[in-house]
Amino acid sequence: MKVFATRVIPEEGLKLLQRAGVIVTQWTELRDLTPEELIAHCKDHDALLYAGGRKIDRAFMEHCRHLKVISLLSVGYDNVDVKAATELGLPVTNTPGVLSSATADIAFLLMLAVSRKAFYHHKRIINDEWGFSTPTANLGIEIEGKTLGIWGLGNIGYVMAKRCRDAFGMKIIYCNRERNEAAEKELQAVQVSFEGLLQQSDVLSVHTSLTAETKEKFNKEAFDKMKPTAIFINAARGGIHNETDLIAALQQGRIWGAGLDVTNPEPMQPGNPLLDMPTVAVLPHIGSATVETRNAMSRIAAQNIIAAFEGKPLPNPVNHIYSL
Ligand SMILES: NC(=O)C1=CN([C@@H]2O[C@H](COP(=O)(O)OP(=O)(O)OC[C@H]3O[C@@H](n4cnc5c(N)ncnc54)[C@H](OP(=O)(O)O)[C@@H]3O)[C@@H](O)[C@H]2O)C=CC1
Ligand SMILES: O=CC(=O)O
Repeated sequence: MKVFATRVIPEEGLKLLQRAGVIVTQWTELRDLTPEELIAHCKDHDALLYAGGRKIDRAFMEHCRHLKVISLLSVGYDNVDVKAATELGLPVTNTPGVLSSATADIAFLLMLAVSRKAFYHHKRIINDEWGFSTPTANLGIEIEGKTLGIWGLGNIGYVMAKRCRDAFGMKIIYCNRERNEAAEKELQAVQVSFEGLLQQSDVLSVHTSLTAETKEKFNKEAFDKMKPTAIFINAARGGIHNETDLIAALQQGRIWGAGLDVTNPEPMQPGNPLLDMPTVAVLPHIGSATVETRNAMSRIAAQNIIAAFEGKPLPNPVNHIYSL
């Protein structure tokens, strides 16, 4: 059996596949495959290990219906048309759970960095702008005891909430479509409406998946309802916020700060006004980028492929979202 990988894969997953007798071809060029190139490579392989690149759409799948699985090296599956895959009988899998801590760490890091303007001060020193210190200069705001609002209290949102409660005694409110009873019991989290989340959060951290329902949900209307002292964190998907509206809200002081691991669009271009704002911190989508987590993700992606080749139940299918 042969797998085509759209990126170079972390070693542990690669070894797992090779030990199972799977031949792995890795795309080593530092650019995305064109749709034509991807189809051409997949024609000659039995599974696709998708670790980044252009959207996997219906047109691709119609050419590659022979694939036994499209195994994603990510938990998010917004880059695949899962509806089309399901209709065409193509299994799609992801890597949930193992990246929750690493990604929550990035959301936590961004929250602190924004609250104390850390990235901005770092840049001042690089630019020889240490300046003259006074008791009223360089002030941030404190996190201790404040209210953390989580939009999407699932695997990652839970870890973020736990970190914030343990470290800073933050009060946790959340907005999900369903109740998260474990979080209510363990973290005394309180479910609120989306409006309530906007109005009550001192820090509002986004951890939903990107869907038609969540797309650009953080727009002018939403930012207008937030506190002028609020910090907005997005370590989920850039498409969940409208970046023009975010820039305007920050410029006009309608919210206080923003920490982004994901931008809309990606990559963020140099010269983006957000990069010059003292209360903004931006990272290049590195939520799960640790040695430990990427190896764990690669092992899960490999296990999904091996199960598909052996005709066993897939450990982490995502197609079922369309039959719910
Ligand atoms: N920055 C990075 O590098 C990374 C980003 N991510 C992103 O984080 C996302 C979340 O991952 P993970 O925590 O593992 O996923 P989970 O599925 O565990 O959590 C997602 C949560 O979002 C909630 N949700 C979904 N839709 C809505 C909605 N319309 N309104 C309110 N809540 C909603 C779900 O609850 P309910 O169904 O009850 O509404 C669920 O609790 C991924 O989809 C991915 O896009 C993931 C890893 C790394
Ligand atoms: O963005 C990363 C993911 O796993 O989803």
